[in-house]
Parts: sequence; structure tokens; C-alpha cells
Amino acid sequence: MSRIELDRVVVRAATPGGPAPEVTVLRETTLDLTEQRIALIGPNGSGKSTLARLVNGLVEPTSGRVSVDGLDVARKGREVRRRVGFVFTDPSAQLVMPTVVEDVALSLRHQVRGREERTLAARAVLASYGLDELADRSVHTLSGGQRQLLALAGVLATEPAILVADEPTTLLDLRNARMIGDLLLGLPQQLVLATHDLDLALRCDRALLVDDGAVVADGAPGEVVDHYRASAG
Ligand SMILES: Nc1ncnc2c1ncn2[C@@H]1O[C@H](COP(=O)(O)OP(=O)(O)OP(=O)(O)O)[C@@H](O)[C@H]1O
Repeated sequence: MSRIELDRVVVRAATPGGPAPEVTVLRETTLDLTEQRIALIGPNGSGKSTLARLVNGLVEPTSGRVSVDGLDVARKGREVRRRVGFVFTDPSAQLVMPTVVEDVALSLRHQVRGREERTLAARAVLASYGLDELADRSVHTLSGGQRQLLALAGVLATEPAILVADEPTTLLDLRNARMIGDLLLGLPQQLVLATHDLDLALRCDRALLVDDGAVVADGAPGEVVDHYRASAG
């Protein structure tokens, strides 16, 4: 398994429209994440996305250090991003090419040299996710569930050691949420999953409850979810 470490990390952001006061988005946090499946749960605006985004450098710490398998995310961003795949809530954020097959081919640019070889490899990836019939469609014509599956297929095709998923099932109906959730939890790699779906969190190996920019509970998902339910009243 991989190892994600946060050493006294603080994230502050400027308030719009001027100089200080800044807001503290994440209070000083130290974590050592080595479990396979780690859930980030907590209320809206608590800091889950911020925590998730620190892992691949989408958010930079104001102070402190984040490292992935010993690589400093701030200094070795490119290497870290090759190791850490990221799936967004809205897959449209990461589907950028005109057709489905071109999108997966773009993901494979570091893996497979040569345009034709890349297209063949992309078709094979699509087939392995049951998406082969959609290969030549525009990504805009896909359903939400198909789009999220495609986004995930594109990221997994790059064989990341860690997958960070920020509320990947929030926009999906029950059937697709279940399909994507099962897929994520069945992956062999390390998974960091920010989610409001407590059933998914309960199936992880460790859960962190984030509230008001701080990790307020950390441990076995059953206990952490109980804590969250009790604190939500
Ligand atoms: N760049 C920024 N500038 C100002 N405020 C920010 C910035 N980034 C995050 N915040 C604030 O920090 C808080 C935490 O945001 P974050 O997106 O991490 O929460 P979250 O737990 O993922 O929420 P949700 O469940 O609603 O997605 C929010 O109040 C948000 O508005």
C-alpha cells in the first residue's frame, strides 16, 4: 500500500475582495494514512475536498508538508500526480476530448507512444469497463453514470497507486452510485474517498470525520460514523 502523510498542514485562503483577514480552511493537521480505503466524511463546507485535493497538489498547504510515498507533493508535483489519480464529483471537469475513445487515449499519453497504439489501448480499456459501444460517441451525449464510469476508466488506465475521489457518487442515481461505489471499493489500490454516502464510508478501512476545518474523529468507520450521526443531532 501507499503512504500519504500530512505533517502539520494548515490551509488558509484569502477572502474575496481584499487583503486579510484570511479564512482557515484546514486547521493544523497531522496524518499518516496507510490503510487501503480511507473515507473522508463530514458536513458541507467542512474541509473534505480540501483534504482530498492536498494529496495531489490541487490545493497547496499554507504551511506544513504533504508527502506521498515519501515524495513531497509541493516539490515533486509531477511525480506525485502520476501516482495519484483524481476523480471529481462532476466528471465533465475531466472529460475534455470530443469523443469517448479520444478521451481515454489522452489519459494514456504517458503510457502508450504512437497514436494508433494509443487508440487501440483506449478501446481495450473501454471494453474492460463495458463502454466499448460508446467509443465513438461525444462525451456530451453520455448519461451521468456513463460519464462517471468513463472518467474513472480514464484515470484507472494510467495505473495510479492511489485514487482520490471527491464525492464521486453524489450526482448519480441509486443504481449508478452503487455501481461506481462497488467499483471503487473493489480496487486494488489505495483509495481516499470524500463522501456523504455513509454506507460507502462504513465499507472503508478507516474514516476521518472532518468538521469546521479539522479532523475531529479518526478510526474505525463504524465508530466514526456513529460519532458523526450523534453530532449531527
Ligand atoms: N480557495 C478558497 N477560498 C476561500 N474559501 C475556501 C477556499 N477553498 C475552500 N474554502 C472554504 O473552506 C471550507 C471547506 O471547503 P471544502 O470544499 O473543503 O469543504 P467540503 O467538506 O468538501 O464541502 P462539501 O461537502 O460541501 O463539498 C468551505 O467553507 C469553503 O467555502
